[in-house]
Parts: sequence; structure tokens; C-alpha cells
Amino acid sequence: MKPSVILYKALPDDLLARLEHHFTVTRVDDLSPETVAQHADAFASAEGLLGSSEKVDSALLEKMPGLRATSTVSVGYDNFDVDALTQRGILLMHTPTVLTETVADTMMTLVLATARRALEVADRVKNGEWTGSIGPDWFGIDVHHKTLGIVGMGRIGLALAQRAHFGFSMPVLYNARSHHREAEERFNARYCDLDTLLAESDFVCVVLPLTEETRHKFGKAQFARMKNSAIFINAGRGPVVDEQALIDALKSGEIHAAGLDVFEQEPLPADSELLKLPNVVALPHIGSATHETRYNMAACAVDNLIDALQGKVEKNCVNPQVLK
Ligand SMILES: NC(=O)c1ccc[n+]([C@@H]2O[C@H](COP(=O)([O-])OP(=O)(O)OC[C@H]3O[C@@H](n4cnc5c(N)ncnc54)[C@H](O)[C@@H]3O)[C@@H](O)[C@H]2O)c1
Ligand SMILES: O=C(O)[C@H](O)CO
Repeated sequence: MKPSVILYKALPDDLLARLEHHFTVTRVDDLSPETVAQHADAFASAEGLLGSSEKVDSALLEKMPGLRATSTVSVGYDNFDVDALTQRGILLMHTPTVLTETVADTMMTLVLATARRALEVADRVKNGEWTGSIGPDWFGIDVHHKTLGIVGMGRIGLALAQRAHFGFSMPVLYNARSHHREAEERFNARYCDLDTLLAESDFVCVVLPLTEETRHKFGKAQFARMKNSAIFINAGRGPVVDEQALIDALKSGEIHAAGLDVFEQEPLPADSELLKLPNVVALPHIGSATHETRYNMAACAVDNLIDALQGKVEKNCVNPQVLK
């Protein structure tokens, strides 16, 4: 008999067929208590779980006593209680690498869009305001040769450093828990403490995971250390930033602009003050959202679940200690 799995995300037809070749699949809309109650038998007997963007905590695991592996269609896994999974011997698989270049492109998009005010002036054109030669009130600021600071020098940080160094001749600063030799050797990136990075960077680019250590790492004090001309970019996780402190810093002129792909609350509420500020570019968490990359992430997650339930895990595992 095939193992049973719960699928809580839509998959392309060929990937669903691949999953169904290996498993008996129960498709659900979400992991809410109502959905779990409605499909209680399927949850109770499932050995695998595949999807994204839903909380997987002890309360859910209580309802899934047969669970052996979870597979998320994302690299970030802050919505999983990793300790609870590990204690129960359940593998957590994720999708690093396949999305790295696409997310770095998104971050560069935010750098360019905020510096050149691309969305703001394009809206003015659409509103019929381009009626003569444009003046300084339409101008942006240069990106090339400015200093770009990266907080979170992992896979995506490294791909951003590559773009900044080779594409835009930007000096790259970075802050990390340890030196990143490849970033230093290939992209001439300079390690510095966070306060120095904040004080010297023209663009402060954050691509940190959300952990207890990084929650609200950027608040009033950090924005105060940045240049008044600095542009703040966040594509890691929203709660890494104290959003009210960011709004205050943007309104008071403490910093110049912000480009954001992630928010404390997602979807960003339509009445958020961020949306009233002309110097904010807000994207709907599209870091990895291209057709190619979202397909590759889903394929990776399907293969990860097959590997995990067949005992063939060699990569993409968050808690490999479960295997020992
Ligand atoms: N906006 C999006 O759509 C999107 C897409 C992909 C990833 N992400 C986010 O980006 C994060 C990073 O992805 P990645 O593939 O580069 O991961 P990664 O693990 O390769 O890189 C994360 C880096 O952050 C560093 N780090 C962690 N805590 C730190 C701290 N307190 N101080 C300094 N550095 C610290 C780690 O050492 C690591 O080098 C993910 O965890 C996810 O939350 C967002
Ligand atoms: O972590 C990730 O992979 C992205 O944020 C998409 O959810």
C-alpha cells in the first residue's frame, strides 16, 4: 500500500501526478483546525505533509501521529516548530538554492525602483502629469558605485553581492556571524559590525531568516544610525523589522526610502501607513514568484518528500539529526 500524504498547496498537473505515483494524496485547502477536523482520518494516518505558508505546530502534530516527513515549498521555515518536529523524529525538508538567483533579482529590483523612484514617476506619467521637460522633483539617486550593505550573507546575500559588485560597481559591506570567504574573495565584500554597516551603507539590504535572535533586529536605534540618504530593503521576513519604527524613520526623514517584499502582517493591510508614503515600494512577497522558479520550488518539494519517505535524504533537510 502507498503511504498517505496531505497536500495543502496546489501543484502543477505533472507534479501532482508524480506525487500521486508514490503516495495516496489527500488535497486540503489549509491546515486550519476546521480542515483538520473535517479530514481527521486522513490527517491521523498521513506519513507526509507538503505545502507552504501555514503554521505547523505541536497542536497540529498531535493530530498526525503517523507523520514522518514534512516538505515546505519555501526556503524559509519559521512557520514550523522545528524542535517539536525533531523531538517526534519528523523530518523537515525545504527548497534552498532553486530560488536564490530569483530572490536576488527581486532585491535588485527594489534597490533600483526605490532609488530611481520608478513606480512613483510612472504613476505620474499615467496620471497625465508629464506635460513638459521634467525637473528635479522627478529625479532619483544613482545606484552604481554606491555602497551596498548586506545583512544575512547566506545564499541570497551572496547572489545579491555578485549583482552589486559586477553589475553596478558597488562596494559591498556585510554583517554576519562569521566571515564569508567566498563573498570576500569573489566580490570584494568587506565584513563589518552592524553599526558600521548601518552608518556607511547607501543601501541596507536585509535577507535574514526569522528567528528569536533576528525578530525586531531593526528598530528605532538602527534606523537612527543610518544615513538620512539611506535606502532600506527587506526581503527576508517582515518581523525582522519593527514596522512602526520604520514608518517613523521614513516620515521623519531619518532615512530616505524603503523597498519591502515582506511585512509584519501579510497580506499587508490596505490601510497600512506604509502605503501612504511615496518613498515606499511595497511588493506582495514576490521574492521567488516567477513561473520558472515557483515550478522548480514545487518540483524540489515533491522530490524532497519522496526522498524523505523513502529514506534517501542527502540534501535540503533542516533537521538531519532525525536521521541518526
Ligand atoms: N522574500 C521572499 O520571497 C524570500 C524568498 C526566499 C527567502 N526569503 C528569506 O530569506 C532568508 C534567507 O534565505 P537564504 O537562502 O539566503 O538562507 P541562508 O541560510 O543561506 O542565509 C541566511 C544567512 O543569515 C545568517 N544569519 C542568521 N541569523 C543571523 C543573525 N542573527 N545575524 C547575522 N546573520 C544571521 C545565516 O548565518 C546565513 O548566512 C530565508 O530564511 C527566508 O526567510 C525570502
Ligand atoms: O522562504 C521562501 O522561500 C519565500 O519567502 C517564499 O515563501
